[in-house]
Amino acid sequence: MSLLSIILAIDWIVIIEVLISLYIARYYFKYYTRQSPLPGPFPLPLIGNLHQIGLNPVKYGKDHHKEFGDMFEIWIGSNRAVFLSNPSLVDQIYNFFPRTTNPNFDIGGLIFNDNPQTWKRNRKFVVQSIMTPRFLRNFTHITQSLFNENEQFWDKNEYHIDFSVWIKFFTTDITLTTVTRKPSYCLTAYLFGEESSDPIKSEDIKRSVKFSNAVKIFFQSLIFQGFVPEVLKNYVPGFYHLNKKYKKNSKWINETMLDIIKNRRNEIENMQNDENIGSNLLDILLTLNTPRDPNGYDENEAPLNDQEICTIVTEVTLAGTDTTGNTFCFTLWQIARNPKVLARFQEEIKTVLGDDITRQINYEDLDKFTYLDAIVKESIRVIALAPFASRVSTKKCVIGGKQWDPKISFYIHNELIQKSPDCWKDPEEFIPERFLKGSNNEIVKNSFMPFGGGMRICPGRHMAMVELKTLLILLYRKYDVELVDKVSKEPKMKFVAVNVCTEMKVIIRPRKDINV
Ligand code: HEM
Repeated sequence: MSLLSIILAIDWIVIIEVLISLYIARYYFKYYTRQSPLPGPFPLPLIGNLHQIGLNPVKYGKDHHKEFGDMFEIWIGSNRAVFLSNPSLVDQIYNFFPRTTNPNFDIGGLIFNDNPQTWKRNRKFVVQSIMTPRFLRNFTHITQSLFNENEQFWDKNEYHIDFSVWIKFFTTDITLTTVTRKPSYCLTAYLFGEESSDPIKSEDIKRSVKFSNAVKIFFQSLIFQGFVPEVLKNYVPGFYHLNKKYKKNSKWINETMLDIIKNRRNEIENMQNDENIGSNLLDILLTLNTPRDPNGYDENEAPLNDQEICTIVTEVTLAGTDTTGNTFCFTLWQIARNPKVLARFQEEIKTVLGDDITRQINYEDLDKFTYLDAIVKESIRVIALAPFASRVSTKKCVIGGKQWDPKISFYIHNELIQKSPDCWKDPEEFIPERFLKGSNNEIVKNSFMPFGGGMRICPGRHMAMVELKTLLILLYRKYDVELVDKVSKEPKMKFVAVNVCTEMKVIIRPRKDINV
C-alpha cells in the first residue's frame, strides 16, 4: 500500500473530531481541577470568557460585582485571571509582585518588564530624571509657556473648543519635548494647521501629529493584546488584521523614537564640551556610563545602546501623554458642574497668587494649592483614569484566604474600590473636601490608588500633578469655562485600558470679574 493510498484511506474528519474532543477535555480538566476555584462566568475552550466580557473587563466586573463578590475569576483563552475589588485583598500584591507580563509589549523597558534587574536599573534612571525638584520646577515653566501660546485665541470674546482634542496635542508636545528634547508641533498644527512655508518644519509638524495619533492607537491596543487569546490574534481574520495594525503602529513608534535617539547621539558626540547636555531623560540615558557621565563611568560595563534607550523613552512618553490629558478633561468637567467648588478654587488662586493674572506660577506655589490638590484627587477618584492595575504572582501566596501558585494574573479593580460604599461616604458624589487635612474623612488603606502602589507605583505622578495643577490654575485664573453639554450625567468617554474622554466641548470666555 503506497503512502498516498494510506493518506487517502484515513478519515481526516474523524481525526480532527478526536483532536478537538481531546482539546476540549483537556481544557475542562484544567478548569475543573483548578486551584482555589472562585465564582465567575463559565468559559469556552479557545476563547475563555471573551464572548461574555468582550474588551471591557472593568464594566463586566462592575456589572457582576453583586453576583460574584470581591474576588472572581475570568479566563483569557486557557489562562486564568483573578479580579480583586476589596482594599484588604491587595496589600501584598502591590508590594511584592510585578505587573502582568504581556509578550507583545515586553520590550524590556519598565511597564511590562518583569525582570527585576533591568526593571530596577531603568526605574532608577526614570526617577532620577522626572521626579527631581529641579526637573519639576522647569516643567512648571514649560507647561506655562506652552499654554500661553493659546492666549491670542482665547482672549477673544468667545472661543469654542473641544478639550478632548486640544489636550492630547498639548500633552504630546509637552511630554515629547521634555522627555526627548525634540520640539513637537501638535499644538501648532491644532492652532495654525499642518502646513508651513519651511518644508522641514512641515515634516516635523506632520510627524508630531502622527505621533499623537499613534499614542491613541497604542492605548487601544493594550486591552486587545491583554485580553484576546493568542490563537485568535494569529489565525482568525478580523482579530488577525487588527493585531497586524497594532504591531505596525508599535513598530512606527519604535522607529520614530530610534531616529530621535540616533540624531541626539550624533549631536552629543560632536559637542566640544558638556554644557549643552541636558538633565532630560534622553540625555541622561545617552551619556550614562560614558566619559560624559557626571557620575563617572566604569569601562567594564557597556553603556546603554540605542534600542535599550528607546524602550525606556518610548514607554515614558506613552505613559505620560493620554493619562494626564484625560484626567485634565475629567477634572474640568467636574469643576464646570460644581459652581461652589469653582468659586472656592478661584478664591484659592487669588489667595495664593494675588490679583495679578500675569504672575508666573512657580513650582513652590503649587504646594500651597491644597484645595486644587483635593479637587484633582477627588476627580480621579470619581472617574478613575486607570480603572485597574495588573500584577502576576511570582511565588506561592495566600490571598483572600486561598492558596495561589506562582504565575497567576491578578487585576486590582481600582474603579470599584474607589467607589465602594464600605470605604467612602456618598461615593458617587464629587466632594473634594474629603481630601482636605482635618476633614474627619479617614481614607481606608489601599482604597485610593490612582497611581497604583508598591514598587511599581507611577513614577510620573508628580509630573502629572504639576502639569494638571498648572493648567487648571492658568485656565481658571483668567477664563470662564462653560460646558456645551450641560445635561449628560457623565462625560463622553470610553474604556481602552484607561478611561478616555472622547468629547469635551466647551466655550471659553475671559472672566468678567477680572481685568484681562
Ligand atoms: C494623571 C496622570 C497619570 C495617572 C493617573 C497614571 C497612572 C498610572 C498607574 C495606575 C500606573 C500603574 C501603577 C501600578 O501598577 O501600581 C502607572 C505606571 C506608570 N506610569 Fe503613570 N500615570 C499618570 C501619568 C504619568 C506620567 C506623566 C508619566 C511619565 C511621564 C507616567 C509614567 C508611568 C510609568 C513609566 C509607569 C510604569 C512604572 C513601572 O512599572 O515601574 N505616568 N501610572
